[in-house]
Amino acid sequence: MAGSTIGTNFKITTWGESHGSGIGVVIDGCPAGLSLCEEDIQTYLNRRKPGQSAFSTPRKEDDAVHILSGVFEGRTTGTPISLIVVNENQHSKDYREIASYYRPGHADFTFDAKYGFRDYRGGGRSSGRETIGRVAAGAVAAKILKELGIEILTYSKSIGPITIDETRFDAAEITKNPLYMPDADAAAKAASYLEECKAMQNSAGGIIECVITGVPAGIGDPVFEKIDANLAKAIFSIGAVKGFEIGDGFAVAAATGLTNNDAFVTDENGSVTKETNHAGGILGGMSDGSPIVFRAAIKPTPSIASTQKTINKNGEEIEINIKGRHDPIIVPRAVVVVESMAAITIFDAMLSNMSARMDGIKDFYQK
Ligand SMILES: Cc1cc2nc3c(=O)[nH]c(=O)nc-3n(C[C@H](O)[C@H](O)[C@H](O)COP(=O)(O)O)c2cc1C
Ligand SMILES: C=C(O[C@@H]1CC(C(=O)O)=C[C@@H](OP(=O)(O)O)[C@H]1O)C(=O)O
Repeated sequence: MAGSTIGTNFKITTWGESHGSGIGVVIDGCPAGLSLCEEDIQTYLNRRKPGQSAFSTPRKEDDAVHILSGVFEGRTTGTPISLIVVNENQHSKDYREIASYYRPGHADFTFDAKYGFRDYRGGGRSSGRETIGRVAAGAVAAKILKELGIEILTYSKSIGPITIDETRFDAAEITKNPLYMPDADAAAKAASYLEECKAMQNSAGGIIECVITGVPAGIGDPVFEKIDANLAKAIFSIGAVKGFEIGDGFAVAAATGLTNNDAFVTDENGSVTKETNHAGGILGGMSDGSPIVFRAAIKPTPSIASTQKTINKNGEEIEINIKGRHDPIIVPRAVVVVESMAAITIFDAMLSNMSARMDGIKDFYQK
């Protein structure tokens, strides 16, 4: 299947289906000399793995990662890094009926329309499990970024109609509640809302926010390789993402130049900074040195047990009640997926930036 690769210099290819033997990723372009072990990657995968709370699919998987190549004596070698997670808890019989019809909101119809045939078990390649490869590669990119002083904080900003109160924002709270919300009060309200949705055999959506700090000014290339354009593509490539905005995003439409422009100032060290950050850290497709702030809107999980109308493969209208295991909300599990795609995109752009100036090239080759 074409389309499974993203990135120019730090290039990742994800592979595998939800009910196949396993899922994984090949990373090509990771520099040699990075200290890397399975635990570095597992920490990220554990944030995504299913079955962790009442608000997650009950499918039980360890999602244990194995490094197949590209690492020798605990360090990357510069050759392709291949990572695999074996699938262990497939219930393919849940999909026997689904094989004959198209779930509203899922990718069943479009896969059949395109290929004339699909691996219907667990949604095949369109399953949320495809994101395992992204998170495994994201852990590697994030480890490199951390060594460069770049940190990424990602969390659930809203769940259904409940949004965090910025005055109660507490980063330490994010990993304390299963919804990954930085506001304990909002998390408790969101949990009650989700219980109501579950009781009604329904699902919910929400918004994930991502804040990237420490990115130097000038990362991203003008015109077609703008960092905001590449972030948008990377984030929109995640299943169930239906909206993306940088900085003030859609709210800029109602702003004026005076309220939307961020005044430049110099800080106490003489460095250029901005008084505000409506731009979300990106100007002209390049980072401006302020935190990069973006949001992704995630739709409600399409597979719900409530009665729904659809058609079968013969085009006959039918009513369905989807059985099996599904996330009542995707948002908390997608937080680390968003963070991973951001890390991959930022590091890829930083590698491209290394060839932007003569002095950088001379520094590298004339040492
Ligand atoms: C982490 C994650 C978990 C998901 N879990 C489910 C799920 O349990 N059930 C489901 O129907 N869809 C789930 N999805 C969403 C589908 O994969 C997605 O809606 C489908 O591929 C159609 O793509 P689209 O929503 O981008 O159009 C999940 C997505 C992600 C990223
Ligand atoms: C297992 C995961 O989530 C799965 C994502 C998913 C879908 O349609 O996206 C459907 C369900 O698959 P199954 O019917 O095989 O249990 C979820 O459980 C995962 O993301 O790791």
